[in-house]
Amino acid sequence: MSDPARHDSIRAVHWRENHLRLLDQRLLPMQEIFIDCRNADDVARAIKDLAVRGAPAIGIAAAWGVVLAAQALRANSVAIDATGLEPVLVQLNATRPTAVNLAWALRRMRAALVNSSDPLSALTGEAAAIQNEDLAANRHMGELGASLLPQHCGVLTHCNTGSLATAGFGTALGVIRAGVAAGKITQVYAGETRPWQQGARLTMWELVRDGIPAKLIADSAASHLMKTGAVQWVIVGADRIAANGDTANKIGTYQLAIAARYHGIKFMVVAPSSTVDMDTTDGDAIDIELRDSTELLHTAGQRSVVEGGEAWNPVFDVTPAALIDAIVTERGIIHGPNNQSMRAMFADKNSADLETSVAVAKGRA
Ligand SMILES: CSC[C@H]1O[C@H](OP(=O)(O)O)[C@H](O)[C@@H]1O
Repeated sequence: MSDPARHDSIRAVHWRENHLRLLDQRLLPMQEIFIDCRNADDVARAIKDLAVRGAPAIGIAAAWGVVLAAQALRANSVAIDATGLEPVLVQLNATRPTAVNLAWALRRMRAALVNSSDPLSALTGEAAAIQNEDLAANRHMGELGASLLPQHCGVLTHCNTGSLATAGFGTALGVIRAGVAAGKITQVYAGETRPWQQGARLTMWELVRDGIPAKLIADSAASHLMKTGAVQWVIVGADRIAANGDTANKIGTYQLAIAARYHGIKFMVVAPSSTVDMDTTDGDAIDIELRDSTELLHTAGQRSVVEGGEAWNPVFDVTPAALIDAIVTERGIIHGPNNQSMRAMFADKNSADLETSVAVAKGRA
Protein backbone atom coordinates (compact mmCIF):
# COMPACT_ATOMS: atom_id res chain seq x y z
CA MET A 1 0.00 0.00 0.00
CA SER A 2 1.21 3.55 -0.61
CA ASP A 3 0.34 6.83 1.08
CA PRO A 4 -2.69 8.40 -0.67
CA ALA A 5 -1.30 11.83 0.19
CA ARG A 6 1.51 10.97 -2.24
CA HIS A 7 -1.12 11.44 -4.94
CA ASP A 8 -1.70 15.02 -3.99
CA SER A 9 0.57 17.27 -5.99
CA ILE A 10 -1.90 19.08 -8.26
CA ARG A 11 -3.37 22.44 -7.24
CA ALA A 12 -5.61 24.35 -9.62
CA VAL A 13 -6.32 27.41 -7.44
CA HIS A 14 -3.49 29.49 -5.93
CA TRP A 15 -4.04 32.66 -3.86
CA ARG A 16 -1.15 35.11 -4.33
CA GLU A 17 -1.94 37.95 -1.87
CA ASN A 18 -3.28 40.35 -4.53
CA HIS A 19 -4.29 38.04 -7.37
CA LEU A 20 -5.68 34.56 -7.93
CA ARG A 21 -3.63 32.19 -10.09
CA LEU A 22 -5.66 29.49 -11.86
CA LEU A 23 -4.48 26.52 -13.89
CA ASP A 24 -6.40 27.04 -17.13
CA GLN A 25 -8.36 23.79 -17.47
CA ARG A 26 -9.49 24.64 -20.99
CA LEU A 27 -5.94 23.92 -22.21
CA LEU A 28 -5.16 20.68 -20.33
CA PRO A 29 -3.71 18.19 -20.93
CA MET A 30 -1.72 19.57 -23.85
CA GLN A 31 -0.75 22.84 -22.13
CA GLU A 32 -0.22 23.63 -18.44
CA ILE A 33 -0.79 27.39 -18.43
CA PHE A 34 -1.87 29.57 -15.51
CA ILE A 35 -4.01 32.70 -15.72
CA ASP A 36 -3.88 35.51 -13.15
CA CYS A 37 -7.20 36.99 -11.99
CA ARG A 38 -6.64 40.50 -10.62
CA ASN A 39 -10.28 41.47 -9.94
CA ALA A 40 -13.73 39.93 -9.45
CA ASP A 41 -14.55 40.34 -13.14
CA ASP A 42 -11.56 38.16 -14.05
CA VAL A 43 -12.72 35.49 -11.60
CA ALA A 44 -16.32 35.61 -12.84
CA ARG A 45 -15.12 35.18 -16.42
CA ALA A 46 -12.82 32.27 -15.45
CA ILE A 47 -15.71 30.44 -13.76
CA LYS A 48 -18.18 31.11 -16.57
CA ASP A 49 -15.70 30.06 -19.26
CA LEU A 50 -14.60 26.93 -17.33
CA ALA A 51 -10.99 28.01 -16.94
CA VAL A 52 -11.72 26.85 -13.41
CA ARG A 53 -14.52 24.28 -12.93
CA GLY A 54 -15.72 21.68 -10.51
CA ALA A 55 -18.26 22.43 -7.78
CA PRO A 56 -15.86 22.97 -4.85
CA ALA A 57 -13.25 24.73 -6.99
CA ILE A 58 -15.68 27.34 -8.30
CA GLY A 59 -16.83 28.08 -4.76
CA ILE A 60 -13.22 28.55 -3.67
CA ALA A 61 -12.41 30.74 -6.69
CA ALA A 62 -15.51 32.88 -6.08
CA ALA A 63 -14.53 33.36 -2.44
CA TRP A 64 -11.15 34.75 -3.53
CA GLY A 65 -13.02 36.89 -6.08
CA VAL A 66 -14.82 38.55 -3.16
CA VAL A 67 -11.45 39.20 -1.48
CA LEU A 68 -10.17 40.85 -4.69
CA ALA A 69 -13.30 43.04 -4.73
CA ALA A 70 -12.71 44.00 -1.10
CA GLN A 71 -9.09 44.91 -1.88
CA ALA A 72 -10.37 47.18 -4.69
CA LEU A 73 -12.79 48.89 -2.28
CA ARG A 74 -9.92 49.40 0.18
CA ALA A 75 -7.72 50.86 -2.59
CA ASN A 76 -10.48 53.35 -3.43
CA SER A 77 -11.09 54.19 0.24
CA VAL A 78 -14.61 52.77 0.04
CA ALA A 79 -16.09 50.97 3.05
CA ILE A 80 -15.89 47.18 2.80
CA ASP A 81 -19.41 46.10 3.74
CA ALA A 82 -22.34 44.04 2.49
CA THR A 83 -23.70 46.97 0.48
CA GLY A 84 -20.39 47.60 -1.24
CA LEU A 85 -19.87 43.90 -2.00
CA GLU A 86 -23.45 42.99 -2.96
CA PRO A 87 -22.95 43.61 -6.72
CA VAL A 88 -19.95 41.28 -6.75
CA LEU A 89 -21.79 38.60 -4.77
CA VAL A 90 -24.64 38.74 -7.31
CA GLN A 91 -22.21 38.78 -10.26
CA LEU A 92 -20.21 35.77 -9.05
CA ASN A 93 -23.32 33.82 -8.08
CA ALA A 94 -24.76 34.31 -11.56
CA THR A 95 -21.78 32.65 -13.29
CA ARG A 96 -23.09 29.06 -13.00
CA PRO A 97 -26.45 27.88 -11.57
CA THR A 98 -26.13 24.20 -10.67
CA ALA A 99 -23.25 23.74 -8.21
CA VAL A 100 -24.54 24.92 -4.83
CA ASN A 101 -20.96 25.27 -3.56
CA LEU A 102 -20.84 28.63 -5.36
CA ALA A 103 -23.79 30.17 -3.46
CA TRP A 104 -22.67 28.42 -0.26
CA ALA A 105 -19.20 29.99 -0.44
CA LEU A 106 -20.62 33.44 -1.21
CA ARG A 107 -23.02 33.17 1.75
CA ARG A 108 -20.06 32.34 4.00
CA MET A 109 -18.10 35.31 2.69
CA ARG A 110 -21.01 37.69 3.33
CA ALA A 111 -21.52 36.24 6.81
CA ALA A 112 -17.80 36.80 7.56
CA LEU A 113 -18.43 40.53 7.20
CA VAL A 114 -20.96 40.70 10.01
CA ASN A 115 -19.62 42.54 13.09
CA SER A 116 -16.07 42.45 11.73
CA SER A 117 -13.71 45.20 12.85
CA ASP A 118 -11.31 44.34 10.00
CA PRO A 119 -13.48 43.15 7.10
CA LEU A 120 -10.64 42.59 4.63
CA SER A 121 -8.81 40.31 7.05
CA ALA A 122 -12.06 38.53 7.88
CA LEU A 123 -12.80 37.91 4.20
CA THR A 124 -9.25 36.75 3.47
CA GLY A 125 -9.38 34.37 6.43
CA GLU A 126 -12.77 33.01 5.38
CA ALA A 127 -11.64 32.31 1.81
CA ALA A 128 -8.54 30.53 3.10
CA ALA A 129 -10.70 28.51 5.51
CA ILE A 130 -13.07 27.48 2.72
CA GLN A 131 -10.11 26.24 0.66
CA ASN A 132 -8.33 24.47 3.51
CA GLU A 133 -11.52 22.83 4.79
CA ASP A 134 -12.19 21.43 1.32
CA LEU A 135 -8.77 19.77 1.13
CA ALA A 136 -9.19 18.22 4.57
CA ALA A 137 -12.69 17.03 3.68
CA ASN A 138 -11.44 15.36 0.50
CA ARG A 139 -8.74 13.42 2.31
CA HIS A 140 -11.25 12.23 4.92
CA MET A 141 -13.84 11.31 2.29
CA GLY A 142 -11.15 9.38 0.45
CA GLU A 143 -10.67 7.10 3.44
CA LEU A 144 -14.43 6.79 4.10
CA GLY A 145 -15.26 5.93 0.51
CA ALA A 146 -12.35 3.52 0.13
CA SER A 147 -13.60 1.63 3.20
CA LEU A 148 -16.68 0.63 1.19
CA LEU A 149 -14.67 -0.97 -1.62
CA PRO A 150 -13.96 -4.71 -1.83
CA GLN A 151 -10.48 -6.03 -2.53
CA HIS A 152 -9.35 -6.21 -6.19
CA CYS A 153 -12.17 -4.12 -7.58
CA GLY A 154 -12.70 -2.24 -10.81
CA VAL A 155 -14.29 1.19 -10.67
CA LEU A 156 -15.84 3.52 -13.24
CA THR A 157 -15.85 7.28 -12.76
CA HIS A 158 -17.33 10.15 -14.76
CA CYS A 159 -16.23 13.72 -15.51
CA ASN A 160 -13.42 15.12 -13.35
CA THR A 161 -13.69 15.17 -9.60
CA GLY A 162 -10.01 15.34 -8.75
CA SER A 163 -7.56 17.95 -7.59
CA LEU A 164 -8.56 20.11 -10.56
CA ALA A 165 -12.18 20.29 -9.37
CA THR A 166 -11.41 20.97 -5.72
CA ALA A 167 -8.81 22.37 -3.32
CA GLY A 168 -6.84 19.18 -3.95
CA PHE A 169 -6.95 15.36 -3.82
CA GLY A 170 -10.53 15.26 -5.11
CA THR A 171 -13.90 13.88 -4.17
CA ALA A 172 -14.74 10.75 -6.20
CA LEU A 173 -11.18 10.78 -7.50
CA GLY A 174 -10.02 11.14 -3.90
CA VAL A 175 -11.79 7.89 -3.06
CA ILE A 176 -10.10 6.33 -6.09
CA ARG A 177 -6.69 7.65 -4.96
CA ALA A 178 -7.26 6.27 -1.47
CA GLY A 179 -8.62 2.99 -2.84
CA VAL A 180 -5.56 2.52 -5.05
CA ALA A 181 -3.23 3.40 -2.17
CA ALA A 182 -5.03 0.81 -0.01
CA GLY A 183 -4.48 -1.81 -2.70
CA LYS A 184 -8.23 -2.26 -3.23
CA ILE A 185 -8.64 -0.86 -6.73
CA THR A 186 -6.95 -2.78 -9.52
CA GLN A 187 -8.41 -0.91 -12.50
CA VAL A 188 -9.94 2.52 -13.02
CA TYR A 189 -12.13 3.30 -16.01
CA ALA A 190 -12.79 6.95 -16.83
CA GLY A 191 -15.65 8.07 -19.04
CA GLU A 192 -14.58 10.67 -21.59
CA THR A 193 -17.52 12.90 -20.59
CA ARG A 194 -18.69 14.65 -23.71
CA PRO A 195 -18.96 17.35 -24.76
CA TRP A 196 -16.34 19.14 -22.64
CA GLN A 197 -14.23 16.00 -22.19
CA GLN A 198 -13.46 16.46 -18.48
CA GLY A 199 -12.80 12.72 -18.21
CA ALA A 200 -10.59 12.38 -21.27
CA ARG A 201 -8.67 15.63 -20.79
CA LEU A 202 -8.58 16.10 -17.00
CA THR A 203 -9.19 12.83 -15.14
CA MET A 204 -6.84 10.84 -17.36
CA TRP A 205 -4.19 13.58 -16.90
CA GLU A 206 -4.53 13.37 -13.11
CA LEU A 207 -4.47 9.56 -13.00
CA VAL A 208 -1.55 9.14 -15.38
CA ARG A 209 0.44 11.77 -13.42
CA ASP A 210 -0.24 9.71 -10.28
CA GLY A 211 0.78 6.45 -11.92
CA ILE A 212 -2.72 5.04 -11.39
CA PRO A 213 -3.81 2.40 -13.96
CA ALA A 214 -6.61 4.02 -15.92
CA LYS A 215 -8.44 3.25 -19.13
CA LEU A 216 -10.51 5.83 -20.98
CA ILE A 217 -13.85 4.68 -22.33
CA ALA A 218 -16.35 6.34 -24.59
CA ASP A 219 -19.40 7.46 -22.63
CA SER A 220 -21.45 5.12 -24.82
CA ALA A 221 -19.31 2.12 -23.78
CA ALA A 222 -20.26 2.32 -20.09
CA SER A 223 -23.15 -0.17 -20.09
CA HIS A 224 -21.19 -2.62 -22.21
CA LEU A 225 -18.26 -2.35 -19.76
CA MET A 226 -20.60 -3.01 -16.83
CA LYS A 227 -21.95 -6.09 -18.59
CA THR A 228 -18.42 -7.59 -18.73
CA GLY A 229 -18.25 -7.68 -14.92
CA ALA A 230 -15.09 -5.53 -14.85
CA VAL A 231 -16.67 -2.87 -12.61
CA GLN A 232 -17.93 -3.31 -9.03
CA TRP A 233 -18.49 0.37 -8.17
CA VAL A 234 -19.42 3.49 -10.11
CA ILE A 235 -17.96 6.46 -8.17
CA VAL A 236 -18.99 10.00 -9.09
CA GLY A 237 -18.99 13.52 -7.70
CA ALA A 238 -21.87 15.95 -7.27
CA ASP A 239 -22.79 19.55 -7.90
CA ARG A 240 -25.89 19.72 -5.72
CA ILE A 241 -27.43 17.11 -3.40
CA ALA A 242 -31.06 17.88 -2.58
CA ALA A 243 -32.76 17.33 0.78
CA ASN A 244 -34.03 13.89 -0.28
CA GLY A 245 -30.66 12.73 -1.66
CA ASP A 246 -31.43 13.35 -5.35
CA THR A 247 -28.10 14.38 -6.85
CA ALA A 248 -27.20 16.70 -9.72
CA ASN A 249 -23.94 15.84 -11.43
CA LYS A 250 -22.33 15.97 -14.85
CA ILE A 251 -24.61 15.02 -17.75
CA GLY A 252 -24.43 11.26 -18.28
CA THR A 253 -24.39 10.40 -14.56
CA TYR A 254 -28.09 9.50 -14.49
CA GLN A 255 -27.74 6.89 -17.22
CA LEU A 256 -24.70 5.41 -15.46
CA ALA A 257 -26.86 4.98 -12.34
CA ILE A 258 -29.61 3.26 -14.33
CA ALA A 259 -27.14 0.89 -15.98
CA ALA A 260 -25.36 0.22 -12.69
CA ARG A 261 -28.60 -0.76 -10.97
CA TYR A 262 -29.53 -3.05 -13.90
CA HIS A 263 -26.13 -4.78 -13.66
CA GLY A 264 -26.11 -5.03 -9.85
CA ILE A 265 -23.19 -2.58 -9.58
CA LYS A 266 -22.92 -0.27 -6.55
CA PHE A 267 -23.24 3.50 -7.10
CA MET A 268 -21.36 5.97 -4.86
CA VAL A 269 -21.67 9.76 -4.78
CA VAL A 270 -18.77 11.58 -3.10
CA ALA A 271 -19.08 15.26 -2.19
CA PRO A 272 -18.26 17.59 0.70
CA SER A 273 -21.18 18.85 2.80
CA SER A 274 -20.84 22.19 0.97
CA THR A 275 -22.55 20.38 -1.92
CA VAL A 276 -25.60 19.46 0.18
CA ASP A 277 -28.52 21.86 -0.26
CA MET A 278 -31.23 21.19 2.32
CA ASP A 279 -33.17 24.19 0.97
CA THR A 280 -33.83 22.33 -2.29
CA THR A 281 -36.47 19.70 -1.64
CA ASP A 282 -35.69 17.30 -4.47
CA GLY A 283 -33.91 16.90 -7.78
CA ASP A 284 -36.74 18.42 -9.83
CA ALA A 285 -36.04 21.77 -8.15
CA ILE A 286 -32.38 21.86 -9.20
CA ASP A 287 -31.51 24.42 -11.90
CA ILE A 288 -29.71 22.49 -14.68
CA GLU A 289 -27.16 24.60 -16.55
CA LEU A 290 -27.69 24.80 -20.30
CA ARG A 291 -24.50 25.80 -22.07
CA ASP A 292 -23.98 27.14 -25.56
CA SER A 293 -24.78 24.59 -28.26
CA THR A 294 -21.47 25.38 -29.94
CA GLU A 295 -19.79 23.20 -27.27
CA LEU A 296 -21.68 20.24 -28.79
CA LEU A 297 -21.51 21.26 -32.43
CA HIS A 298 -17.73 21.58 -32.39
CA THR A 299 -14.95 19.04 -31.75
CA ALA A 300 -11.45 20.30 -30.85
CA GLY A 301 -12.48 23.75 -31.94
CA GLN A 302 -13.66 22.67 -35.38
CA ARG A 303 -17.34 22.52 -36.32
CA SER A 304 -18.27 18.85 -36.73
CA VAL A 305 -21.99 19.22 -37.44
CA VAL A 306 -23.50 20.40 -40.71
CA GLU A 307 -24.28 24.12 -40.84
CA GLY A 308 -27.86 24.66 -39.82
CA GLY A 309 -27.67 21.72 -37.40
CA GLU A 310 -28.77 22.65 -33.87
CA ALA A 311 -28.03 21.12 -30.44
CA TRP A 312 -29.41 20.93 -26.90
CA ASN A 313 -26.59 21.10 -24.35
CA PRO A 314 -27.63 20.49 -20.72
CA VAL A 315 -24.38 19.91 -18.81
CA PHE A 316 -25.88 18.28 -15.68
CA ASP A 317 -28.57 15.74 -14.92
CA VAL A 318 -30.20 14.46 -11.74
CA THR A 319 -29.80 10.95 -10.35
CA PRO A 320 -32.69 9.99 -8.05
CA ALA A 321 -31.69 8.99 -4.53
CA ALA A 322 -33.25 5.56 -5.10
CA LEU A 323 -30.45 4.72 -7.56
CA ILE A 324 -27.66 5.80 -5.18
CA ASP A 325 -26.23 3.17 -2.81
CA ALA A 326 -24.04 5.52 -0.78
CA ILE A 327 -23.45 9.24 -0.41
CA VAL A 328 -20.03 9.93 1.12
CA THR A 329 -19.35 13.34 2.70
CA GLU A 330 -16.78 14.40 5.29
CA ARG A 331 -19.55 14.02 7.91
CA GLY A 332 -19.94 10.32 7.14
CA ILE A 333 -21.61 7.81 4.84
CA ILE A 334 -25.33 7.71 4.10
CA HIS A 335 -26.40 4.28 2.88
CA GLY A 336 -29.58 4.45 0.83
CA PRO A 337 -30.13 8.23 0.97
CA ASN A 338 -33.64 9.56 1.58
CA ASN A 339 -35.32 12.50 3.33
CA GLN A 340 -34.92 10.92 6.75
CA SER A 341 -31.26 9.89 6.47
CA MET A 342 -30.33 13.23 4.88
CA ARG A 343 -32.11 15.18 7.62
CA ALA A 344 -30.40 13.11 10.30
CA MET A 345 -26.97 14.15 9.00
CA PHE A 346 -27.65 17.63 7.60
CA ALA A 347 -30.48 19.17 9.63
CA ASP A 348 -28.26 22.17 10.39
CA LYS A 349 -27.61 22.96 6.73
CA ASN A 350 -30.06 25.46 5.40
CA SER A 351 -29.77 29.06 4.32
CA ALA A 352 -28.02 30.53 7.34
CA ASP A 353 -29.02 33.98 6.26
CA LEU A 354 -32.27 34.09 4.32
CA GLU A 355 -31.67 37.71 3.36
CA THR A 356 -28.30 36.75 1.91
CA SER A 357 -29.77 33.78 0.12
CA VAL A 358 -32.40 35.97 -1.48
CA ALA A 359 -29.76 38.57 -2.36
CA VAL A 360 -27.34 36.00 -3.72
CA ALA A 361 -30.11 34.14 -5.53
CA LYS A 362 -31.08 37.41 -7.23
CA GLY A 363 -28.00 36.83 -9.31
CA ARG A 364 -29.93 34.17 -11.18
CA ALA A 365 -32.94 36.38 -11.85
C1 LIG B 1 -15.91 17.60 -7.45
S1 LIG B 1 -16.43 18.41 -8.89
C2 LIG B 1 -18.10 18.11 -8.95
C3 LIG B 1 -18.68 18.16 -10.34
O1 LIG B 1 -18.35 19.37 -11.11
C4 LIG B 1 -18.17 18.98 -12.49
O2 LIG B 1 -18.88 19.83 -13.38
P1 LIG B 1 -18.08 20.94 -14.27
O3 LIG B 1 -16.84 20.27 -14.82
O4 LIG B 1 -19.08 21.35 -15.33
O5 LIG B 1 -17.78 22.07 -13.30
C5 LIG B 1 -18.74 17.60 -12.56
O6 LIG B 1 -20.16 17.62 -12.57
C6 LIG B 1 -18.23 17.03 -11.24
O7 LIG B 1 -18.76 15.82 -10.92
